[in-house]
This record gives sequence, structure tokens and C-alpha cells, in this order.
Amino acid sequence: MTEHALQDPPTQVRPTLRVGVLGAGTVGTQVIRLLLEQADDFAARSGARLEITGVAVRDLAAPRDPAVPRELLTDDATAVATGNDLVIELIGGIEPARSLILAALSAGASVITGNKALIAAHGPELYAAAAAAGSDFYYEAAVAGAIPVVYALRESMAGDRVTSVLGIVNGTTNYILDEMSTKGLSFEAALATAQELGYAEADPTADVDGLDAAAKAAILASLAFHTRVGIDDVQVEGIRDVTAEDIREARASGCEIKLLAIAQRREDDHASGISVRVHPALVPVEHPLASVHGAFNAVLIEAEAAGPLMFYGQGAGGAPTASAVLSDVVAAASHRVDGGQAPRESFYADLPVLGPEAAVTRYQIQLRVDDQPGSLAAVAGVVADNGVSIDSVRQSAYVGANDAIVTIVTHPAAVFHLEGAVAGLRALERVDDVVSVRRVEGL
Ligand SMILES: NC(=O)c1ccc[n+]([C@@H]2O[C@H](COP(=O)([O-])OP(=O)(O)OC[C@H]3O[C@@H](n4cnc5c(N)ncnc54)[C@H](O)[C@@H]3O)[C@@H](O)[C@H]2O)c1
Ligand SMILES: N[C@@H](CCO)C(=O)O
Ligand code: NA
Repeated sequence: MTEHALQDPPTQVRPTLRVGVLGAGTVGTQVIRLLLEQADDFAARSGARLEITGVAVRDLAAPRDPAVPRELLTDDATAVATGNDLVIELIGGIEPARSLILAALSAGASVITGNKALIAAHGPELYAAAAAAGSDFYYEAAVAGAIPVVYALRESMAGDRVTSVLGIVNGTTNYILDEMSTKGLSFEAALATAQELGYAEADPTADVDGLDAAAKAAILASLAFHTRVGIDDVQVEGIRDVTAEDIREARASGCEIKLLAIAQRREDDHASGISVRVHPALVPVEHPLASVHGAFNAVLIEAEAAGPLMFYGQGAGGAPTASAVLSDVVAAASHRVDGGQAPRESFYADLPVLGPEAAVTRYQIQLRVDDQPGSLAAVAGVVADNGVSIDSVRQSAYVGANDAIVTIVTHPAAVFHLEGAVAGLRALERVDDVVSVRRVEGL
């Protein structure tokens, strides 16, 4: 074959697919810009010309990025949802996004969304509507922005048995913790900077309280374990109570504090099922997740045959997220041209989702103790008596008193045993204060 024959004839007639966009905010604007700027590439890659017929917005008069042509704007979102071959939902939230997506699917459109909150609350309903209509339902942008982790779990890992997913999936909180760690800022000061830079919303609750990461954890767990996992199945703790002091102490013991999303398969004498949780944890500095800085995301997947896989990149922002949306647009468009369909929901394994009592993790316990002979032995005795095994102990002087700070890292322990040990420590006369109890991951 000559080189010439490999090239795409410019005159080739292609079908046209009608594309509707719901929402022209941070992500929608970039999706529209790229679809228009790179129209020929999208036509060549998908096999169809992608024509944006309408962009539904809430306020027609609002100032807009010039990348969004004014003549495409409409405030009739239902018409955009029901009058196109491909519908891209980038409004966010539950309603009206849910109703618009259902309307689009029942009108026969394929739907692409980045809406993790909606999928974590109503995923099965959306999948069922897509299957009933014979349409595609795609959502790469919903988890970790540009990082192709939905594709990885839904398609690349379809031939393997995933055992765990461990990730930093919220850019805002990673930025805040990183600023606290590298610049010594307080939580409040770091949050204010994140808001100034546009990472955090004016109302940062979903990010800071771990709910955005929990929605993503639910999606990751559903895909990894072929089991329906909703946001209510995820144990969530955010980063509001992480102090600059916690981070300094973590660094002194060779760790960073990261907000982690964790989905693990458990099959042992004590529990069988999956554990899905989001919480701050100490991560040893040599662990790959410890060096994920700023608003970046990273996801580690472990599977039986593949072993460990690591994904890293931009988990938020208009253009990075648009990249993920557009990969789905190309896939959905090429199915319209050449046949084929997106993977359907896979929940055959139906594994039980375990409660918080089943979690077995390592902990770091920090105590302020009397710096007297026998204090360490008393502390170690209480921990052992409660069935918790100690991995390491570090003692440092406490400034301004006859006290010492003792930092204990345990071997993996059940919550029940850990709570017993902490209660026992609090009751010890030699222990003035249990300063902090944090989970440790990645040891
Ligand atoms: N921004 C990111 O970094 C990012 C990353 C991954 C996924 N996402 C997801 O992408 C989606 C969009 O996020 P975003 O950051 O672009 O949000 P955004 O708030 O910037 O944009 C949403 C837009 O939708 C508009 N809107 C609200 N109700 C509407 C309605 N009824 N009809 C038409 N338009 C309406 C809003 O006015 C706004 O312009 C969300 O689901 C979000 O979770 C965002
Ligand atoms: N608010 C989210 C956007 C991406 O979902 C974050 O900070 O990661
Ligand atoms: Na992604």
C-alpha cells in the first residue's frame, strides 16, 4: 500500500451526526471549543461529521467565552436533549440532569456525561434506559478528569480480577493538603487559595467533606467489582479536621497526608465482600501517591493477573475534562457509523458491601505521655492487650513539659480492636492526651 492510499480523501462524504450540549460552563465551553476547532480530526476519527446543533444554557444573556458561538445558544434544554444523535450533559447535579439524560436516551440519543454525583446516585437507572434504547451511555469525565480510568476498568480490565483501587481522585483537596504540607498553610488559608485559583467551588462542601471523592469511589468500585455501589455505600470522612500540626507530624514520621478513595476486595476468615471508603490517610513518602502534588490525581489499580497499574494526570479543569468527554464522543459517534455499542452495566458479581466494622487498616496513634520510666512499656501493654500489633514506635520530646510525644504505627488492625486500644490508652494515667489517630495506607 502506498503512503498516499493511507490518507483520508478530503472529499469523502461522511454522515453527519447531530450533537447537543447541555451546559456551557467550565467543561462544556472547552468541549464546544475543541469540537469546533478540530472538526476535521473528529470527522476522520469517528467516521461522521459532528455538528453541534444547540447548546442549552440557563441564562442566554450571561457573558460567555467567545469559543461558544452565540447562535447555538438556547434555553430549551429539553429540545437539545431530544433532538440530537449525541447529547453531552455538562450541567452537573441530579436534576434537571437526570430527567434530561433520560429524555435523551428515550429519544434514541447516545449520552456522554461527566456527572459523577448523578451516576453515583442513579447509575443503574441510566444504564437501564440506555440498554432499553439501544444507545450508548459514557462517562469517562466523571472520575479523575482526563485520566482514562473508567475506560481502564470498564474495558481494559474486563479480562482480569481487580483486587483493589486506591486513588487520589479529588484535585481540590489534594491541592489543599499539598499547600498545607509544602507551605505550612492552615486548612483555612489553603482552602482560600484553592478558591482564588478556581479549583474549589464557592461552596467547597462536596470536595472538602469527601463527597465528590465518594461519588467517584462508588463508580470505581462498581466497575472494578461488577457490583452496584452507590454513594450511600461509601464510608466518607473529609479533610476539614486535618491540621497543619497533623501534617508536620506526618512528615516527621516520613509520611504525607492524602485524601484517598479506596475500594478493596476482602476474602478472608473475617469478611467477604468489598470495602469502599474515602478518608484522609498517612501515606509513606516513598509511595507513588505521596508525590502527587497540586490538583493532580492518581489511581492505582491492582488486579490478579495484571498486577499493579498506575494512572496519573489532571483530574479537573475545563480542557483536561473535555479531553475525557471527547474520547467518549468519538466512541459513541463511531458506533453510530460502524455499529457496536458501549459496554452495558456489569453487576453480576453482586458482592456484599462491607460496613466500617470490617475495615482492617494500619493506624498511626500519637500520644502525649509522661516522660517517665515505664511509660512506653505501659502504652505497649495496653495496645497489645487489645489485640493490636505494633509495627513501629517513635518518641520525641514535647516542648515545654515533662512529656514526650509517642508515635505508634500498628500492623493492620480491625476497627473494633483499634477502638479498644485507644480507649485503653485514654484511660492510662501516664497518657495525658491521645493527640491523633489516623489510618496509614500504602505501607
Ligand atoms: N470542572 C471540572 O474540573 C470537572 C471535572 C470532572 C467532571 N466535572 C463534571 O462536569 C460537569 C460540569 O462541570 P463544570 O465544572 O463545567 O460546571 P459549571 O458549573 O462550570 O457548568 C455547569 C453549567 O451548567 C449551567 N446550567 C445549570 N442548569 C442548567 C440548565 N437547567 N440548563 C442549561 N444549563 C444549565 C450552569 O449555568 C453552568 O454554566 C459536572 O457534572 C461536574 O461534576 C467537572
Ligand atoms: N471538584 C473536583 C472536580 C473534578 O471532578 C475536583 O476538585 O477534583
Ligand atoms: Na477519567
